[in-house]
Amino acid sequence: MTLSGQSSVGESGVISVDYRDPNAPALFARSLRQSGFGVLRNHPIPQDLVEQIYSEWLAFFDGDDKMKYLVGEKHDGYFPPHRAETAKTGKKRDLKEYYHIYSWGRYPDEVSDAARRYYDLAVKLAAELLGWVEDNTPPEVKAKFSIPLPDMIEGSSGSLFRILRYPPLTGEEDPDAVRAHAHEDINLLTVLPSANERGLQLLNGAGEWVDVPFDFGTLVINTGDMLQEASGGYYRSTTHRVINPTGDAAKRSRVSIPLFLQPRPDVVLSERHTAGSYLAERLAELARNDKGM
Ligand SMILES: O=C(O)CCC(=O)C(=O)O
Ligand SMILES: [Fe+2]
Repeated sequence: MTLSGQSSVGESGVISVDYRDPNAPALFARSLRQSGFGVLRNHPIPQDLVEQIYSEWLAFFDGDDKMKYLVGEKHDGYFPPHRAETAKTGKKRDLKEYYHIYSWGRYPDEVSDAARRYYDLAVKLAAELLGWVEDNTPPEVKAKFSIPLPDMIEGSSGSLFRILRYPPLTGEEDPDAVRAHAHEDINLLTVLPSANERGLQLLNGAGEWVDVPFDFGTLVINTGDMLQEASGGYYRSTTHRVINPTGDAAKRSRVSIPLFLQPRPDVVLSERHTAGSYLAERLAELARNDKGM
């Protein structure tokens, strides 16, 4: 397959796909296959909605109301920096604070419904993208899917919308602490609008860290462990991280809003796992790492 004129490949292997391109579905699947990531431009999610979320949630993180929503047993709500996760490769907690929105979870009164509206639009787009992947996966791999990929997230209440704020650096950080340690996402697919600041990198097939194309207004989509599991490794869950900024950027907050698409727990991923058993195993691993701190 040749690339259409409007798409390009960088050292990251990530293809920037024009949503309106008739070849978009094939190019997108190819990008996920070769890099674990894809970039989508001219997509149907309004950029002013994304920017509204960035500005009103930055104000929310700057204030004290967030403490009213402190995370509890169900894992919805606000995670302060000292509760932030520690990736399985990381020795130190990530330098971030975040709020977990679930469809069933607590939602702050202090912000508008923009994040909820975004959630609905992004879930709909994700189902379409999973359809693109389904249609462009070789038959022998597709045969492994227990049900069509878009159906796996249909009616799921497990998808997690994470609003992240990486605070400005003070210079007092532990030398081993980074904004986000190298990790893979646990879910099927992640939809992530371009952040307001650079820093996201992926580990390419040659073992080099390279920047994920940064182009404000685009969407970055990446494969999670569950798509890797369901496809028998045909789609790789690519390791990624967020590096610490230097210079003036270190004085600025970085905000990013990944939506982690989660299948219903009963969905069979492979002979070994349902989505539910897979998630339980991975969360137990993260909890063990947290206790080891
Ligand atoms: O902030 C980002 O750009 C990526 C965040 C991320 O990879 C995650 O939260 O899993
Ligand atoms: Fe991630």
